Amino acid sequence: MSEKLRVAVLGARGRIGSEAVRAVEAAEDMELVAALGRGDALSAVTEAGAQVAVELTTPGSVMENLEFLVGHGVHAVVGTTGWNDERLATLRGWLDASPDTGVLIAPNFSIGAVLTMAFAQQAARYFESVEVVELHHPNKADAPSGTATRTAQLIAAARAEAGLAGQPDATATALDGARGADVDGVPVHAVRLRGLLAHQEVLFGGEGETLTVRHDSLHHSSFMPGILLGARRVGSAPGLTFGLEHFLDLN
Ligand SMILES: NC(=O)C1=CN([C@@H]2O[C@H](COP(=O)(O)OP(=O)(O)OC[C@H]3O[C@@H](n4cnc5c(N)ncnc54)[C@H](OP(=O)(O)O)[C@@H]3O)[C@@H](O)[C@H]2O)C=CC1
Ligand SMILES: O=C(O)C1=N[C@H](C(=O)O)C[C@H](O)C1
Repeated sequence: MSEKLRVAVLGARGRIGSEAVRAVEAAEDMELVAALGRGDALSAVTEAGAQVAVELTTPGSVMENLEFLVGHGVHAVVGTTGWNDERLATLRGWLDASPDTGVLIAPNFSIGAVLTMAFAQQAARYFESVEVVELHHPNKADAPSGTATRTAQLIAAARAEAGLAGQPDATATALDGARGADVDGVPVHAVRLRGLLAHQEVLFGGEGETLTVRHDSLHHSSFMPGILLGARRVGSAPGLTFGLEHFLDLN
């Protein structure tokens, strides 16, 4: 058997990080060589000879971690949220200086969520109205979710490409937040509810019909196949890959 892939997990004591630790340990082709929590020195990653790091921390920590990882030529699979154009440009700058290193940022690692985004992108051009509702556990720190933000961006791009105008909405007065957050013209609503994990509905409306695309992650295990796939593939994809769909054959 060929040598095992040496993998580190950052955020190893968190909700998804602890599940990722178990998934890497259980993968026959991988060896967990480092599991870091907040306050642990990043040098443990390189000292352990990690080839790939799985980054599942917080928006406040992810940039410092990636600067270190990319600077040391460690490939990274990133699930942490909080991405914007400025952060992506900074990351691309680090990758330009380390051209053999690969970083995968996946707004969502579950196959169902990736398909939801693809289906929504496909449907977007056919409907006058569209709104996104994401529903998560109440311990989630950010809103709207990274997945909902990405979904809305993809929908907005597809609408623009199809030449669709703004959405019909006669609202003249509204309480703050009542119409959700505006992501590139697509309203995004965030629900936080005990008992939930990670869920999303994309609602499309046209003359006399609606279409709803819904996905439910019922357990953190739903994200593990995507994380493991990312870890296996990222080393042969130098530079930045945004979205797990690029490592899947969806057509
Ligand atoms: N892409 C995807 O498919 C998914 C993405 N996520 C995203 O992953 C992130 C983590 O989510 P979740 O596990 O629920 O959050 P948690 O708060 O449960 O876990 C985050 C963990 O990271 C730790 N941490 C913070 N800073 C560092 C650091 N510098 N080095 C190492 N560890 C650190 C935290 O420690 P402490 O508690 O001490 O702060 C905590 O244990 C979020 O951004 C979430 O949106 C989640 C699920 C799926
Ligand atoms: O915090 C979470 O739990 C999740 N975060 C990601 C997001 O913000 O999209 C992915 C998934 O929704 C779970």
